[in-house]
Amino acid sequence: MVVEVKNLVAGYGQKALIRNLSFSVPSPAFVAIIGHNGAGKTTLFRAFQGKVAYEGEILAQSQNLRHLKNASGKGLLAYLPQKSTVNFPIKVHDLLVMGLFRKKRFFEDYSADDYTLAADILTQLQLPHLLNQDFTTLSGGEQQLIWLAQLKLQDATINLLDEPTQQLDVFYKNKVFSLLQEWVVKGGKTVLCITHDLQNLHHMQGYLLNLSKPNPILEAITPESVRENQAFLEAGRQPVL
Ligand SMILES: Nc1ncnc2c1ncn2[C@@H]1O[C@H](COP(=O)(O)OP(=O)(O)OP(=O)(O)O)[C@@H](O)[C@H]1O
Repeated sequence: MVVEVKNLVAGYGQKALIRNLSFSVPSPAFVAIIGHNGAGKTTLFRAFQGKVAYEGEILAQSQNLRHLKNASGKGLLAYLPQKSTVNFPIKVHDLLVMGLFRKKRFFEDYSADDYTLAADILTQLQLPHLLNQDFTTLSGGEQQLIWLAQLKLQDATINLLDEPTQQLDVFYKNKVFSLLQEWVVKGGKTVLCITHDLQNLHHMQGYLLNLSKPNPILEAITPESVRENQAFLEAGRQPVL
């Protein structure tokens, strides 16, 4: 099993947002995590990272994340938050190579090969012109793509992406979803991706998990399942009791 979530209960204070959630991802796969605003999607990722108290178990490659130290340093988990900011000037290529931190010892400099990897990934994203720019001057969507590229360089087995296409134009939304599919099919990676872009899921292979449903389960992505979940979400929220 790549990912196994068993009887997960998580929330804040007395309010359980995730109630008795169980699902298994047996082999590398793309999983879209969907649901209304406030349904607990980011909270699920916080549980994976041990940033919120939870009951139940979360296993990654059969290792219990509750007891595992430094899952990102071990290349097991990588996380792309909804928003990250940088408050100082830094060149895009210098930010990108930081994704290679696992290959480095403390204070070891990044090499020419590292910068070549950074350049290659921007070429894949059709953004080579951004390589030498100051990251803080980029548009919101461009910054989002740079974070995604940095995450790819981490080369983790399981990737948790929180709305990676939120600020992107239609071209880049399509491009990012097809890249994520490639990470799974060619790279053998697992991608758990929180998204509100259901229209982009029609062409994906994998699963969806709708945390707004009373008993969420992994559903295979098909045109019908995407349509049914879209209609479910459009019908409105169930009151949280
Ligand atoms: N630290 C916290 N303390 C108390 N409540 C919190 C905390 N963090 C989040 N919440 C609440 O938990 C609920 C779920 O938040 P979460 O971020 O998991 O939602 P989400 O499904 O990712 O939503 P969105 O689609 O809007 O990003 C929200 O109502 C939020 O206000």
